[in-house]
Amino acid sequence: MVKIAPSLLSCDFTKLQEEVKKLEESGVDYLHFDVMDGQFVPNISFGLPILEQLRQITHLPIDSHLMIANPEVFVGQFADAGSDIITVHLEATPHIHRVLQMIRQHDKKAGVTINPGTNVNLLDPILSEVDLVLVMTVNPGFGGQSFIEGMLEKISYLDDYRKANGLSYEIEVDGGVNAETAALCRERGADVLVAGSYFFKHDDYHEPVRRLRGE
Ligand SMILES: O=C(CO)[C@@H](O)[C@H](O)COP(=O)(O)O
Ligand SMILES: [Co+2]
Repeated sequence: MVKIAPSLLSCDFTKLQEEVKKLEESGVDYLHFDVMDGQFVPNISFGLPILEQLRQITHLPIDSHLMIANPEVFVGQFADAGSDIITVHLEATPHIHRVLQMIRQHDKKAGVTINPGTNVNLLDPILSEVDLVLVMTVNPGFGGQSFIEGMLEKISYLDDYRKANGLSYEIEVDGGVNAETAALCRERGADVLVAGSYFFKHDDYHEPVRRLRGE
């Protein structure tokens, strides 16, 4: 069954503790935590102090998506603050292999992601080093954008590649995911679906969980 990772970017931060409780009760699998630095992406979101507090109020795995330049400077702090999975952008560092090693040295799951304009083949040399590959289906920086269908072939490529090479990384999809686009992602082999604006427009979070899983 596909895993569901709501993007907290779209939740109501004035009621964070209530939101987290509702998410736990609805059966979501990960909490997706979008970190934006105003440099790698043209927006600023939240960072370490919020992550530390989030860690204190949930046992759900925290899936940190670092949209920050030079992530090697910060991955240690994001590990210590309570992330379970740390995903970095290939485009954000000249040292992607080293950053992934650093994440694993902190006993965290290492993820890599690419912008829509980046060729998926560029990931080949590091696919044996990752626990998760995140396919961006919007340009990172904002919630509420439309799903770019041309990215679906990256999911198929990554699914074929792991089967052909005996690898077991998870394939996660992020950006513009709703009930319809979720079905397209599941067909291509996606394992984890991130959803922000679609998810949080519902009052009862059981509903988007069911719909995104195609139940
Ligand atoms: O990383 C990002 C955006 O950069 C995402 O995680 C979004 O927050 C997803 O939001 P929706 O596209 O589902 O509204
Ligand atoms: Co994200």
